[in-house]
Amino acid sequence: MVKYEKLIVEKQPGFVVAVINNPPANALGQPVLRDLNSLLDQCFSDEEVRAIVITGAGEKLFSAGADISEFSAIQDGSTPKISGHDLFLKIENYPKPIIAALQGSAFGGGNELAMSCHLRILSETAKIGLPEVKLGIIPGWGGTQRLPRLIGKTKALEVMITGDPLSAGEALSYGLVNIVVAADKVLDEAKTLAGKLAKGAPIAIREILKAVTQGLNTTIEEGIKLEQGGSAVVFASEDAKEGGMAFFQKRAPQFKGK
Ligand SMILES: C/C=C/C(=O)SCCNC(=O)CCNC(=O)[C@H](O)C(C)(C)COP(=O)(O)OP(=O)(O)OC[C@H]1O[C@@H](n2cnc3c(N)ncnc32)[C@H](O)[C@@H]1OP(=O)(O)O
Repeated sequence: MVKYEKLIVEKQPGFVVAVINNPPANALGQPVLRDLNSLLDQCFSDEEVRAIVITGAGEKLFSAGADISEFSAIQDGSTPKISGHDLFLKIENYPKPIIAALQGSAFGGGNELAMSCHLRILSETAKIGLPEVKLGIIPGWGGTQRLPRLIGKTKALEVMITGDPLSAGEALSYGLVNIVVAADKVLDEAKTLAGKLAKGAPIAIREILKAVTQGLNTTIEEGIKLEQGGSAVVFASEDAKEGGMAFFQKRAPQFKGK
């Protein structure tokens, strides 16, 4: 098992929970990015892992973003070993669902990490935003691209040029998160959802994630070709046969990912 420095990794039946443990702000310094990258590589071909939950340690912050103390190194021209862009694209294109369990507020790169995940559960007392402009910089790990795609240009521009965060209610109403629950219920909710997805058809879920994620970056005609490709893959799978049989036998399907 990989040794993580800044992640607490807990294996559950069918999924894994990764807790970002980098006090005081769960800042996404290089050690955190490195551990998240190792976790994704570790779980990629582990058939027992069908979903991943990422959350933060403590109650206040999921993550306050990139580690501001690392900025001087960047200003001196050094290139970080692990690129936030590469890591977040790996998450966004991951073949298994990744759920951000936002037990606390998410700012800057913390929000950008959450937006690269497929699903987001937010604490009702948390805020979520991109305050980089208040530091005289801009969102630098995909926020300028993902936030408009998730909530629309008008509100996304307001969030980024004012630097003011959204409340949980606003985040839900703008479609930035899937569900808002009490702070102490976020992780339970995420585990329940991950457990449900772990019982789902892994190939079908993989092909849906691929068609939606890649389809949003291309034309409708190209997107339909992606969907057709995914349909061909799933219809050729044992799982599709199992799904049909289970339906007619009025029993729960047992999807093996084959
Ligand atoms: C490509 C990506 C770029 C980015 O993500 S740029 C960073 C974007 N994020 C932000 O701008 C948020 C910065 N943090 C804050 O605004 C505040 O913090 C909070 C609102 C999150 C919390 O405020 P409060 O409750 O007053 O706590 P506190 O005293 O500001 O912070 C507690 C400790 O946490 C450290 N800290 C907070 N955020 C970061 C960070 N992003 N990188 C490194 N350290 C951070 C502070 O310095 C301090 O530390 P000490 O207790 O030793 O004074």
